[in-house]
Amino acid sequence: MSHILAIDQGTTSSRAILFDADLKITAVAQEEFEQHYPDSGWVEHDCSDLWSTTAATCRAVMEKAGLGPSDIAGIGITNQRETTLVWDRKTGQPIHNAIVWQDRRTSEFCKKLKADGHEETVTQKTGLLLDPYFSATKVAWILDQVEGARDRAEAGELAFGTVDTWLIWKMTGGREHVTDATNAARTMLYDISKGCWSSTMCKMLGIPMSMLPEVKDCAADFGMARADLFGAEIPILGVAGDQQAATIGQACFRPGMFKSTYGTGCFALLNTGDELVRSNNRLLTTIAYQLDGKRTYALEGSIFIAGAVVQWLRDGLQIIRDAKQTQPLAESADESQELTLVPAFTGLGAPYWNAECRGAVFGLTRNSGPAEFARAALESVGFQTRDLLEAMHADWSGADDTALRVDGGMSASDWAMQFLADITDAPVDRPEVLETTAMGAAWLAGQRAGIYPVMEEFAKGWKLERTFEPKMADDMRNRRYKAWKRAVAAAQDY
Ligand SMILES: Nc1ncnc2c1ncn2[C@@H]1O[C@H](COP(=O)(O)OP(=O)(O)O)[C@@H](O)[C@H]1O
Ligand SMILES: O=P(O)(O)OC[C@H](O)CO
Repeated sequence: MSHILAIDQGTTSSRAILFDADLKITAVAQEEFEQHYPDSGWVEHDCSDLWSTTAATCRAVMEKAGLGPSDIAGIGITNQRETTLVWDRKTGQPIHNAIVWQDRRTSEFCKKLKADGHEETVTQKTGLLLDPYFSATKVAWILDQVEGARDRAEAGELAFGTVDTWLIWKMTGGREHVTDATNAARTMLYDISKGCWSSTMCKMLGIPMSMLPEVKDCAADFGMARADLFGAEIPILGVAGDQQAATIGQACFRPGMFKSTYGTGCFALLNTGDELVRSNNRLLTTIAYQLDGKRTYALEGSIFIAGAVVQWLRDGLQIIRDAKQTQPLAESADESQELTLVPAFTGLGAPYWNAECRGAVFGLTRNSGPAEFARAALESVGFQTRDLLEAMHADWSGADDTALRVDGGMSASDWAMQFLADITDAPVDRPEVLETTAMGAAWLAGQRAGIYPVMEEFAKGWKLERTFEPKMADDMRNRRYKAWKRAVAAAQDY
């Protein structure tokens, strides 16, 4: 019983990571799965892909490490958030593909709800904004569009779940229909101040409450994974949405600490402790974690395009073959050209929330080439993060002066992290372990199992790899950031 199996079910791949008794990674397995784009702005996953890649990577990682079920003290799950699944309780069959968090099909419905004056209730109850990003309007869409679904839901025959709930349902052979407070907080159906499902929200969206899973702490008994999966039963002991798990993995436990994760998108979370801070700057209020029945809140800024802008350089413009090539390109860019790239490929997230805005580049000359584009792409991530941090500071005076902790694939870019420190005029800390999301899920399960230390001790184990100190001159920083703000305004105006 010396290991924890962490599952990180993400937007593009499923991963299984084994942590030993010292919270060190011993093996990793990963499998990508297909993305489905049935219509413009629509993104779906096949529910069975989410499960089969998870089960396969779990088995693969145990085989790789030569471990059996008796070596595993517990399972921790972290997952892409908001993605919505609905299935039949009796057969376990999904009635539609999973509708992914990026999917914009309910834009018109959200606009109508706004026009009918519902946004304030949504924000008051759930801490979120009325946006297609969250699960609730996706559930309503499934109930409206799949023949007979609404009647079946009202008869108690259908179950709704985010990805964690679906994986636990499959792992326990349909015995458990559960989630944790952080995932519940992203559905737009959960009352985050009372800590229960909101009947007002369910009524507003016509969603029967019988569809909803039971909500637990992040470290709790979520059920037993079936014996036929691993050879013996293994308890599921930890669950958190991936950005919340990264907040835990980065040990941002003190109010005022924040982290920013640079994957496909970027998600910055600021721990506000037991204070539920309402944003005046269109940030989200969410649950960072819930332990022993006690909720810790966070302010969150979500940017939809971060590492994805580097993917665009590779797959769209085809000016690089590998993400790493952005570093030498950015270094070689002509300093006298100041291109500003607004990567609003799918609209703008926080703090603008403009679904209609599209990308733009300003400052092009005849000499602008791959190097200048690569630099502008990396810079765009720094500019967007500064927008979020400014909004956080404006919303809450408790944001302290500790460095921003970064993680995720793109945090490997020294150039991007240095620019981030420069443009925010604040230090940026990169930890030794960049697998913070899986680490957070592993710690939740491991401390529940009694093999990992309590929060304070775990936080002491966080190790710095490198601090990026700001070096840019003030006048340059101010000029560049002003240019960014003008570029965003112009892109929105276009
Ligand atoms: N050295 C690098 N420089 C710049 N971007 C990078 C680098 N390495 C990875 N990335 C970007 O990071 C992203 C992958 O990060 P990851 O955390 O795996 O994302 P996700 O979990 O969203 O799939 C990709 O979009 C990739 O373009
Ligand atoms: O799967 P990721 O890492 O892209 O994260 C997705 C987020 O949880 C969406 O809110």
